[in-house]
Amino acid sequence: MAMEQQQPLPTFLALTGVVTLLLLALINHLVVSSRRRSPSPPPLRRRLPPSPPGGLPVIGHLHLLRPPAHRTFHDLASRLGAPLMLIRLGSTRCVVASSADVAGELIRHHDAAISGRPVTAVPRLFSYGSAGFAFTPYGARWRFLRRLCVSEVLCPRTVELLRPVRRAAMAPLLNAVLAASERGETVNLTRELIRFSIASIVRMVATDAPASVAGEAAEAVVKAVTELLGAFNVEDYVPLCRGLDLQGLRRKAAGVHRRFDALLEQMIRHKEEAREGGCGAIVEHEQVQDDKKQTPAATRKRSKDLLDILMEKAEDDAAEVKLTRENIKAFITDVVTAGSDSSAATVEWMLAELINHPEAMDKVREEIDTVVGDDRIVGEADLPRLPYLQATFKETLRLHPGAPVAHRVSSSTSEMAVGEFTVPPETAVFINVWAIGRDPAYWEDPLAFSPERFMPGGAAAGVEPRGGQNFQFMPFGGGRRGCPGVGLAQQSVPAVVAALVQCFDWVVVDGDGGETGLVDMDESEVAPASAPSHCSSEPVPGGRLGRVGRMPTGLPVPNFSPFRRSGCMDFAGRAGLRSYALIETTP
Ligand code: HEM
Repeated sequence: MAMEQQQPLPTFLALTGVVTLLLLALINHLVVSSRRRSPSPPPLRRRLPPSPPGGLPVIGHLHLLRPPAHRTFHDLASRLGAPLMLIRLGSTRCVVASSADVAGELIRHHDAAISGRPVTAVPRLFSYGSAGFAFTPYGARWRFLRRLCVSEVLCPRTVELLRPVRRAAMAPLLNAVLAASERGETVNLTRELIRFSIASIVRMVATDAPASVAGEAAEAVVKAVTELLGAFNVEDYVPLCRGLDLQGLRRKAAGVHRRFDALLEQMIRHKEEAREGGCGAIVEHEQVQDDKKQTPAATRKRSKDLLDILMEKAEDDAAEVKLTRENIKAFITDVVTAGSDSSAATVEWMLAELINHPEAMDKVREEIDTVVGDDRIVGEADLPRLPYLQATFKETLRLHPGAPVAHRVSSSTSEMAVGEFTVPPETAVFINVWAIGRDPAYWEDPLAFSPERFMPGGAAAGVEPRGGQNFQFMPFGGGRRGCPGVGLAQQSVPAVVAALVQCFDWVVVDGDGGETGLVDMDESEVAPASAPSHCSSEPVPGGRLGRVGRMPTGLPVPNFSPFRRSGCMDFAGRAGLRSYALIETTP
């Protein structure tokens, strides 16, 4: 009986074991198949960057934007406390990076993915359908043109060889200021600097072009092109408006493009004729350098200009990409438009900061006087011996980057992880270079103008200007699409400021001619009402520094003049320079 009663136990145990095994197998199957159905969640759950409140259907956050865009972006991001912010401009999803950390992460980890540029109606027209490289999608053709730009067209050797061309272009600028001072009139420095900047770069493109091509006509049309490229076109963002040309920008662009194209054609044809006729002996790079040592006069021979380099490339059958006429024209358009206004603006800001900081102005003058003296006008060759001037240049770029917002487009088809956030595919990326330079996490007393921080031993002395490993200072952007004109700008901008400081004393006057002493550094009439304290500039009474950065290319467009200069005050002790300026600048 007992035996009979004990017999079911093993059967029961066996059954229990089988059931348990079956259950375990079932659970395992369910877990595995559920894993197969939904991929495992990322180790850290990322979310979309925060968005400012107030987004509306159709227009998104467009109604919140006021020029200048970098200030509005900064204001919105500060209110959200978000170094990465998601906004919608019409139907375009955008992220705005406002801190060095986030910009650094974007460029370090996602550079290829965010190396696109928006190619909208007006830029497409001026770039001959993306035949250049500034408004060309990231890809093989862009890479070829970019390499050509960095390794030949704007390489340090070409920049150095064309130094005399830039020096000659400075003469009309100094003459204009001198003439105004002798008449006792003020000078509109904004206008003169843009004129100079365009003339200088157009001359670098075609050193031998006749005045009818490279003179005032070129200045006017380049200015018009730059303005159109910098204009905010609502139809690029709001599909409902597409094709309507509500602002008349496309119509205007078509006219300006015709004029600009005619000018480029003239420039190229003139060059073709010169090359066919064997005129305009070109001094090869190496030859110039050798000649420099032996016969200075030889350097007067025409050296290869940017158009020579491009045309040679177009004739090169072995080139990886055969350059077309459109490529050449678009290339010139890129270089001329991207390089002129940004440089002119930087000269203007730098001089304005020096005027407002007489102790810095004195130091720059003293340095120039010590290194150059009174017998000639300071030039680019003197720069290595002018460290305080160079520190002033960097400090100016930190506070007033000539292109305050770098505009990229993400071509990534998958999400990008940036810090704790995820950026959806195909999103426009704005890097707020202006806000990064004023980030209190990186800069002590960020609003103070203090070139000392960039002097050897100063707090920011080791900051890499191109963004290399360090993104706390990136006035030239960074990564694959960083500015290819950085070397040229580092030469030309400080040299022009140095000459303006060496040759003239500057006085700021208001509209009625009264001296105010200081330049108003408020950059627009639309100062954000709630700018966070570390970014609000204290407006000072006086001549306004007017510069409205228009949405969305990041290329600032000049608005109105900062300087109303009274006659060159107090030339005592500087008369030598003054007459030197006259001698040198006489054509
Ligand atoms: C102080 C003067 C200048 C400043 C502050 C400046 C700044 C910038 C910035 C922030 C960008 C966007 C970079 C990015 O997206 O990461 C850029 C692009 C560019 N810059 Fe400059 N730039 C200056 C002068 C020049 C000059 C002198 C030239 C040529 C002569 C030039 C040619 C260009 C071009 C062609 C691009 C577009 C590059 C591309 O898309 O691949 N820039 N610049």
